[in-house]
Amino acid sequence: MAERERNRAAAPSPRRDTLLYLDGVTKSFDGFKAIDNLSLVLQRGEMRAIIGPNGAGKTTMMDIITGKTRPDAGEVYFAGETDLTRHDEAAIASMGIGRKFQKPTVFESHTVEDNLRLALAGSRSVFGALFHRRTSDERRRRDDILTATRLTHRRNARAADLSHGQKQWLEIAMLLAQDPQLLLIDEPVAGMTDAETEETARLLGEIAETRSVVVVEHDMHFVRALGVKVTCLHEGAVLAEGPLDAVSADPRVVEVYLGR
Ligand SMILES: Nc1ncnc2c1ncn2[C@@H]1O[C@H](COP(=O)(O)OP(=O)(O)OP(=O)(O)O)[C@@H](O)[C@H]1O
Repeated sequence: MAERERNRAAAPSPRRDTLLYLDGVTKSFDGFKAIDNLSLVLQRGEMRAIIGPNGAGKTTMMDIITGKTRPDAGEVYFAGETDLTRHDEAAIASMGIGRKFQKPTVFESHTVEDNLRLALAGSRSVFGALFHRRTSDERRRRDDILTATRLTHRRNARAADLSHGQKQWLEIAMLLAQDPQLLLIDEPVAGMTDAETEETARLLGEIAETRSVVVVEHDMHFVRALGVKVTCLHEGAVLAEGPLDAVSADPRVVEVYLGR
């Protein structure tokens, strides 16, 4: 082992076993601190819900993790060792960080299955590279993803004919095609029916059995159904963090967010 490697292995590092590690992250736009000394740690296999008022910095935080925005200061590490501030968006996506924006961006005139086929073909995952030509494996992978996202019975439907909720699930399916280790999901249940919202909580819970998930959401019924640790952001920093009951009982959270 090279000396440098040995030193690194010996050095106790709080971030070594984490999947995502943000510490002291700051980002200003024209002198305004959108992110202000933000620290957030996600363990491998964890799902985390992020809440907070408009302008709290949730989107900017996701932009920093995915390489869309460079922080002015602070550490952003993936899987313990990879400094995300040194990589661009494409590199970060191919490392296994997938992002779903709020608005669905599926190909409306294509079927559900063709959308997924395109996503799998465009995927740079190891799986895709290894099994690209093996049709039976590809087919099985599509079947698995369609099952996971409750779309098996809609596989031949045009995306345009899906319900709003099903379009969101198709987006999640296309994200899964990239085989990400970490999924960042922005307001998945906005505009969904109550039944779709409940199903989305179950669906994400299942995904989080094998991957880590960060989900930004304002719908507190949904956040409760997720049953995971919650981080409330405010003015670019963590205001409160913990189980939903504790966070939602925090007077500061009530004042800036829930009480409104
Ligand atoms: N490119 C930019 N230029 C200037 N200001 C920006 C930029 N991006 C974000 N901001 C500002 O930074 C702050 C944080 O915005 P951000 O979108 O991250 O908040 P948010 O928590 O995602 O809000 P919402 O819940 O409304 O989506 C806001 O005051 C916003 O106006």
